Amino acid sequence: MTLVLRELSVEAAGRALVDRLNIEVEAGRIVGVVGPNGSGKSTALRCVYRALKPTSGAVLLDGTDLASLTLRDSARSIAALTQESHTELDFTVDEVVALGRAPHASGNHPLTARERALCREAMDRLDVTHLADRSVLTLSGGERQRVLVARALVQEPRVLVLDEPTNHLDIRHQVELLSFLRGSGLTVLTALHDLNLAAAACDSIAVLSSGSLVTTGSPAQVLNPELIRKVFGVDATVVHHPRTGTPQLVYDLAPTGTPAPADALAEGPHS
Ligand SMILES: Nc1ncnc2c1ncn2[C@@H]1O[C@H](COP(=O)(O)OP(=O)(O)OP(=O)(O)O)[C@@H](O)[C@H]1O
Repeated sequence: MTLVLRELSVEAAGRALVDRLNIEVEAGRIVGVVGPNGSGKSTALRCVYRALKPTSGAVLLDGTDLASLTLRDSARSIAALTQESHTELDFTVDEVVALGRAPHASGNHPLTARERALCREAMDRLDVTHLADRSVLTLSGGERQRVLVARALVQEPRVLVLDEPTNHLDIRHQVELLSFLRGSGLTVLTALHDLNLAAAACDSIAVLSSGSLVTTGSPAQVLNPELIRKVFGVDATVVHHPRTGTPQLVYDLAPTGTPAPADALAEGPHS
């Protein structure tokens, strides 16, 4: 399924949080959305999983405006891992994962054998089977995140929308999750803070700044020192993975001994 954000705008408190954003994710491709804090990544994604109504523009799924579908119908195609994926209820991991079937269920029937197998497979894939009977309230941040990804997979979506899916994950689980996404055949739109993970995992990267799209293209096209400096205010050097050629950024820290800005200010009047 192709996902298109077309001239998407969201306004709140008299300003544009997202301004005429155009992003296309071709079927089976992974597009990463990157940008500084507050640049509008989550706001744009919230329109795709329908937690937010765009002020103007549209989100199209294979050419159909999501606004013309019921929430339940879009949930059959689009699963989301969100910043608001609360797990405050005292449910077991098993129960939370099974909730992924909700958009497909008619009435309050128990899961079918096929659905139970689907849950087991997703839990195995996300390495949470050993947690099945635990209350989600007792999980670590990374364990909870993996349970929520398992729940999203159980939804059998064609499109996955992920807001910082590697949050809280240790490096093995980050690599496993992104490797899985690459081989999944799903259409994926994901916000990522880690530009190197984005370069390794995404077919294309969309860079946001102050709600607008700065540029979009392959990691090699997008991740260059000029852009990183302009958008993030950071100096970086681009190196290439010796085997895959994937661009990776090495960040230049301030030289040792350089006072942090707060220290510099504090010292100001005395020096
Ligand atoms: N309901 C709202 N009313 C007013 N401003 C809002 C609202 N929701 C978000 N914002 C503002 O919109 C901007 C974009 O927020 P958003 O969460 O989309 O950024 P982000 O790129 O996901 O940031 P981060 O990297 O910090 O997660 C921020 O300045 C935020 O404070």
